[in-house]
Parts: sequence; structure tokens; C-alpha cells
Amino acid sequence: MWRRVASVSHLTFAQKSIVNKDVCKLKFWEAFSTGIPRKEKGTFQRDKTPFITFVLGGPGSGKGTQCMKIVENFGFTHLSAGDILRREIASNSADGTMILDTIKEGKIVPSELTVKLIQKEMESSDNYKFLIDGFPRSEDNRIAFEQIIGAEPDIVLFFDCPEDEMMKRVLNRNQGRVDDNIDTIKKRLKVFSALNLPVVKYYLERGKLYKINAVGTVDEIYKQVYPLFAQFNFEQQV
Ligand SMILES: Nc1ncnc2c1ncn2[C@@H]1O[C@H](COP(=O)(O)OP(=O)(O)O)[C@@H](O)[C@H]1O
Ligand SMILES: Nc1ccn([C@@H]2O[C@H](COP(=O)(O)OP(=O)(O)O)[C@@H](O)[C@H]2O)c(=O)n1
Ligand SMILES: [Mg+2]
Repeated sequence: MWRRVASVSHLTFAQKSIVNKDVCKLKFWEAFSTGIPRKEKGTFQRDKTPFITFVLGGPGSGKGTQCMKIVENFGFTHLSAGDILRREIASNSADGTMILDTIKEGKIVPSELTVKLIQKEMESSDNYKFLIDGFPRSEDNRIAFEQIIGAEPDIVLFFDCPEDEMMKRVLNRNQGRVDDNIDTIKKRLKVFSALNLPVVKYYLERGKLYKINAVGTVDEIYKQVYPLFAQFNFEQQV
């Protein structure tokens, strides 16, 4: 299991921006002491600091859209929990039917399953910078990640968007998703308030949360997002 040995995560944004950039390149992790099975090819680069960003926000708040821009500019690997679950359904896995039913109901898939799927993606990646989008969606998700992966996020983004705007965007999303309909979106908004907002509060209290005003054009919103990543001086920046 990985174990963190240092972090700048507790610092506020203002503090982080004056932190010596080399701090961010410290080796935060010790090598595995217990064996999480890993593929030969796609290991984390152990000499690099895994950098984990959780991306939170209600359905339709623009998480996926902004993640694509972060990937382009900063070379992150984008792991959308929803996409990973939808791929699991498409692969006809044993859990597929249960996942599909859960998504249709706007409920949360059992945390251990989601975390193990995320873990598989992380371990098969050559990258060390991860955007984990739509996760954690509940305190149970959050705790399962800590227990199974043995890590915490470096930063947490929260796309703050009014419900009527989220509903409008979801109903216009047009990606053929089974949950983009009025009945499911109403349920999802309730689940978001009840289960996801406590996670937002948790990271706010720990000084890890960056709240983004998610109303405006995609570019206007990205103007708030870009500086959060630019401060870390990642190698690939444009
Ligand atoms: N700032 C924005 N203004 C208007 N529509 C947006 C904006 N950002 C994203 N969208 C659109 O809203 C829908 C939901 O965006 P998406 O990124 O899928 O949100 P999420 O992943 O949070 O559910 C998509 O159709 C997307 O193109
Ligand atoms: N951590 C997660 C993420 C998604 N999901 C399920 O997947 C659905 C779609 O998630 P998503 O992240 O693709 O949704 P959007 O916020 O992009 O609209 C959620 O409503 C849940 O049913 C989950 O159970 N647990
Ligand atoms: Mg999404």
C-alpha cells in the first residue's frame, strides 16, 4: 500500500502559490509495502509524485467538459467514474445489470466496486497525474478510496452550479445516457444534496477545496480552473 510521506495539500490556495515549486515534486509516496497487483507495463512512475485531483459537482455542472481542458493543458489522465461504470456495463460484466439499474435510479454504485475499477485504471496508467471525475460522490465513496487506494487527493475541485442550470444542461446533453431524463435527474439532484455535499464540506474543512463558479461560458469557467493547476508547474503546460 502506498503511504503519503509529505504533502502541501493542507495549504490554502494563496499559500500554495508561494510554495517553492520543488516541494510539489517531492517524492510523496513510499514504494509498495504490501502488494497491490500491478501490471509490468503501466506502473505509476515511482520517481514521480502521484497527483490526485477529485472533481466534484452536481450532474451537468460541467465536470467532464472542464476535465477535457485540464487534460489538454496539463497532461492529466481523466478518469470519469461514470464513464468507467458505463464501460463496465458495456463489457457485460457480472456487475453490469446492477450498475445499470443503479444509474437509472440515480443512486450510487457500491463504493468498493467503483474504487476497484478506478484502482485498475490508475495502475494501468503510465501517468502520475489523475483527474478523478464524479468521485467521491458520498462519504462512503471517500472512505473506500482512502482504505483501498491508501491515498488522499492533493486538491479537490467543486463546480458550483444552480439546480435549474444543471437540469437544463443534462436535458440538452444528448449523449444517449439512460440517466439524462427528467425523472432520473430529479433523483440525482436529491442524491447530490444528501450524499455529495457532505463530501464537499469535508474537503472544505480540510482546506483542500477549490470552489468554482460553474455558471458562464466554458472558457469563463476555465479561467478560474487554469491557475489552480498552473501553480504546480507540471512539465506539460501550454
Ligand atoms: N459552461 C457551460 N455552459 C453551458 N453548457 C455547458 C457548460 N459546460 C458544459 N456544458 C454542457 O452541459 C452538459 C453537461 O456537461 P458535462 O461536462 O457533461 O457535465 P458533468 O460531467 O458535470 O455532468 C454537456 O452537454 C456540456 O456540453
Ligand atoms: N462515484 C460514482 C460516480 C457515478 N456513479 C453513477 O453513475 C452515474 C453517472 O455519473 P457521472 O459522473 O457520469 O454523471 P455526471 O455528473 O457526469 O452527469 C451517477 O448518477 C451514479 O449512478 C456512481 O454510482 N458512483
Ligand atoms: Mg460527467
